[in-house]
Amino acid sequence: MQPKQFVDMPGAPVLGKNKRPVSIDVKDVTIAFPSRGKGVFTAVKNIDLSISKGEIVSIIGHSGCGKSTLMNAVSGMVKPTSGEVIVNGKRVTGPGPDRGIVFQNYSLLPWLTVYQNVYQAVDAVMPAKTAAEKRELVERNLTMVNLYQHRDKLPSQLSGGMKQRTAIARAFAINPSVLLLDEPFGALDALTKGSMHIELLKLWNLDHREKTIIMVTHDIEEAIFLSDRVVVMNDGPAATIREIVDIPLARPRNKKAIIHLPAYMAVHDRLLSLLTQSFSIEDEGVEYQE
Ligand SMILES: Nc1ncnc2c1ncn2[C@@H]1O[C@H](COP(=O)(O)OP(=O)(O)OP(=O)(O)O)[C@@H](O)[C@H]1O
Repeated sequence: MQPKQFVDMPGAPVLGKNKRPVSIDVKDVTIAFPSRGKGVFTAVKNIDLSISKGEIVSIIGHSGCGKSTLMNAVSGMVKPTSGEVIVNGKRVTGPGPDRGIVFQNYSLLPWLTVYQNVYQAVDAVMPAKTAAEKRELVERNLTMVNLYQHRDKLPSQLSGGMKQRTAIARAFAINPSVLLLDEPFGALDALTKGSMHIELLKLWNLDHREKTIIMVTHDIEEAIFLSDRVVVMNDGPAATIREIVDIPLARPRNKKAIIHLPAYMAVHDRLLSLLTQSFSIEDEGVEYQE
């Protein structure tokens, strides 16, 4: 499927490199937190990142480098110390229904059931829908993540993976134009993780590939399979973007087939070496003594 082309004309949206309108524009963003007795701690510094409508971009980097902080600046939950984030042409000043978020810690309301957690979000974001429409939306999304039969359970009665799937169903149900996924599949077993990848891409395809998705992950294979570009962060403090790696693999992608492609191996190698450079120990030729 080819992306829609937009013409250059007065009032036309700002276009990204791939001729699609810019969906998310992170402009020279620095985020510092007050640090007790030590002034401030700068988590990320001078981040510039422009993401087009319909792009899937992953952010990877070592633990604590500022991936979630950057994501939270896009979600509106963290305010940049300097710089700004523009989403769909508007400066971000707080969270909004145009951005659906799935956190690594689920963020479910513990006193509501699985069904109610999803329904509550749909109800808040889509008040104009009838109760029947809202129920249909909730049921469809719970079925998608295979939780319909567990709909009456409370979060405390769920496994980590089930909680995460509830959070995913909730984010999908409100159908935001921007989906922010912070290690969304980290707690899932390999099989469930694989089927959630497919569901995510199905949803993106059904929406004519117009939903913009940013995903934080530690998983290189997941990042390559899902993304158009992978942003590799430097280690903090004051982390910057180390490199943005394009994933030159045509869609739809077949997980089993792509791993044999030279392009896949090249980006995999590149990402692995970017992530391991600062840690690598040269152990070739070292003689071990017993
Ligand atoms: N509210 C806060 N107050 C103070 N420091 C913070 C705050 N939020 C994040 N930090 C610090 O900013 C840095 C980046 O944290 P962040 O959670 O963004 O990292 P991350 O790359 O997402 O890590 P991980 O991969 O382990 O989830 C860390 O040193 C963290 O301690």
